[in-house]
Amino acid sequence: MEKEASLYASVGGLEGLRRLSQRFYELVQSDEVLASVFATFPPDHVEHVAVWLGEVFGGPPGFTEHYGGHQALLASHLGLHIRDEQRIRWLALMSRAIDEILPGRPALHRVLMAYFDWGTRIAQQVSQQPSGTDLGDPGPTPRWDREGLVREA
Ligand code: HEM
Repeated sequence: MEKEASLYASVGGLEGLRRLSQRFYELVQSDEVLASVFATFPPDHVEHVAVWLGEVFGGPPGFTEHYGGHQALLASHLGLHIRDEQRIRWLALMSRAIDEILPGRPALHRVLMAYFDWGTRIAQQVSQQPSGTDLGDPGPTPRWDREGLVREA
């Protein structure tokens, strides 16, 4: 039953997240507000986003094990100086990608967007600092479930 499955299982695991990430970046690349922000992103970005989301939503800790973990995720947003308009467009395109890839699942859509709303605020905040800023230890990769941010015991 969807109600009891983990978020990771509900989105179709890594394969589902790859489809979501892929569709999101297709939308980004033809968007007049965001295309220039992502003009030089590396080809493995789509995979990295899928792996990050998998870890956040309760799947295997692939981003921590292979891609530098929470600190690397934050650091990749340094110096981007994300504006409100860009964050809001990012959310709108992600919402559309979810509708297309995971259609007809309003409860799941709400939970995912709650995470993206939270996460994009952090990305925007971090992005105001120059690239190369020492972020210290931001702690482990956050986990998100149907109740929101999972607090460490
Ligand atoms: C929950 C929100 C977000 C998540 C989960 C996320 C995820 C990621 C990940 C995983 C990377 C690293 C990719 C890699 O290692 O190759 C990344 C980089 C990046 N993100 Fe985000 N991001 C978020 C919000 C945003 C927002 C709001 C913007 C701008 C409007 C943005 C713009 C970028 C850019 C430009 C990069 C750098 C690409 C590069 O490496 O050249 N992100 N993001």
